[in-house]
Amino acid sequence: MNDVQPKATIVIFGATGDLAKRKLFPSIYKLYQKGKLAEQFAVVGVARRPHTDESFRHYVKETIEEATKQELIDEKFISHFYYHSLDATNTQSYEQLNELLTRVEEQFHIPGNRIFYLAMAPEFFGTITSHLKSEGLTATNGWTRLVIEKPFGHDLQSAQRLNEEIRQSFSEEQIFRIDHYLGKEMVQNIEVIRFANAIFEPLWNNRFIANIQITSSETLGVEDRGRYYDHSGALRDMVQNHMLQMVALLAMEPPIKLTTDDIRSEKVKVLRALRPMTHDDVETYFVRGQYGRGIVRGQQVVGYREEHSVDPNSNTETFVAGKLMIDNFRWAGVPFYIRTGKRMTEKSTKIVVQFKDVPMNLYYRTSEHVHPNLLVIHIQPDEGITLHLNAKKSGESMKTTPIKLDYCNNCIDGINTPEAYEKLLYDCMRGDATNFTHWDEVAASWSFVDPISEVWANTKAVDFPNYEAGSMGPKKADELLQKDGFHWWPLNGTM
Ligand SMILES: NC(=O)C1=CN([C@@H]2O[C@H](COP(=O)(O)OP(=O)(O)OC[C@H]3O[C@@H](n4cnc5c(N)ncnc54)[C@H](OP(=O)(O)O)[C@@H]3O)[C@@H](O)[C@H]2O)C=CC1
Ligand SMILES: O=C1O[C@H](COP(=O)(O)O)[C@@H](O)[C@H](O)[C@H]1O
Repeated sequence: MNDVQPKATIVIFGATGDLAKRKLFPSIYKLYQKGKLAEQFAVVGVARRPHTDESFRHYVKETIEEATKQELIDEKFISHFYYHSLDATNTQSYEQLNELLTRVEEQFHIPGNRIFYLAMAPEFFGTITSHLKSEGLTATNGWTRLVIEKPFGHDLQSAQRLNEEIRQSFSEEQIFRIDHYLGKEMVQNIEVIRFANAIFEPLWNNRFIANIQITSSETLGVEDRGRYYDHSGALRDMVQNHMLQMVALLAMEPPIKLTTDDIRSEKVKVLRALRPMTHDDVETYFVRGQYGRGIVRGQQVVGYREEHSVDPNSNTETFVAGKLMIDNFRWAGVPFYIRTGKRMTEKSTKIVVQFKDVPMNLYYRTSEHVHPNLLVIHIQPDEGITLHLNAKKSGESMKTTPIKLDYCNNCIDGINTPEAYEKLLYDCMRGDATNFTHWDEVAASWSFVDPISEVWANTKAVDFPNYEAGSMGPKKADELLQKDGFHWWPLNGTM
């Protein structure tokens, strides 16, 4: 695990697809540029489309140049790429793939370490893993690991089936289920902020925290993923994985040690402590939305139902807001509000921890109210932490004024998804599964989400579309907090 330059072949199934192009190839290149890949590495792309090694290298080079906006001059890097055309459902071609891998390993002196990265639709996962085992691709002198993209199933039952299929060929220790939010710098920072600061941990409970708000808003629509998204929706696409993972990191108990198992086991306890939604609860605790036409960043955009490959009468939600309760000693009574959606006002992921008010306002003669203290964790596009406090308004006798203590982790705006993939790929190569999701977390997340999706699948949302593209979602999402005497804190920092 401490090998700083891991030696391995990365076999990418789905190498001609969108994920490989936009995220995986640029991440591998950045690892190489940073000296994190040894000379003993290779990448073997796999998909049905015909390619020679040469034409594949040309394609990879172009995609990296496009993604990084740099001219890729390093021909040596690109010479580590190979291609094998294969229909994933056809057993025979796996034998040839194995021959290619063995040849490549000999050429670059790679000691049989193989990462099989499945950047393909999940219906192929079972078939591919079973062929990898039956055709001997996992029987090497080194280690073999499997990286799996989301969505991991469509609900608990399908996820269980998928897991059982995969587990026929790979053990839990070999499986790396990607949740790219866990690779984001400031998501990884949540633990450090909590557990390395004496000032926060004593306050991190229901005695001092009034509520926690997590927003992940996007300006993009569904782009060319309408076919996938219309069967998924925001609940499965964002809440079941990224949003619940952030809740788990914010709410978990301090792990005994910073080991993968200790952290995962604390996270899973939180997910299991989420108050289950009965079908009757769904309307009270959750709000769904779908965007109509509107203006996003000055551009007129179409409504969701007009998007490519989307059913014109679609009942699929592109926005979710919810109130989650964690039934344990630490969090009893503290709402965790989550909100995520497409075609919203801005691209932003932020966590706001709102502390309880001071017991009384001593400054009532001069200041009608004292602002609550907030700890804001900026995940993206800006990365940092802001602590909102009150101070004396200068020149005025005992009048309070809100002030901010700001730390900027990365002041240059830039969406850090590729960086997240870069980190996670490197972690996988080094065998560190801490920032990947264990099956128990996946299962607990589906158990929480399933009753909500069942209710939504069985009741038509008569008010869809119920938010304008370019807005912060439907009114009901605001009312969810107003009922509790709270409101969403603005994302732009003007609090
Ligand atoms: N794109 C993204 O931003 C994200 C994607 N994901 C997940 O990653 C996975 C891949 O997504 P994405 O790249 O967008 O999908 P694409 O549809 O763009 O790519 C699919 C890939 O699978 C290959 N493929 C399809 N059928 C076969 C087959 N029978 N045998 C061999 N190869 C086949 C295609 O190549 P060919 O046609 O040449 O065979 C292509 O390379 C999905 O699970 C998705 O949910 C997760 C998060 C974000
Ligand atoms: O997993 C997904 O995440 C992206 C949002 O990721 P971000 O890093 O840009 O915040 C989302 O657009 C996509 O629908 C979803 O599948």
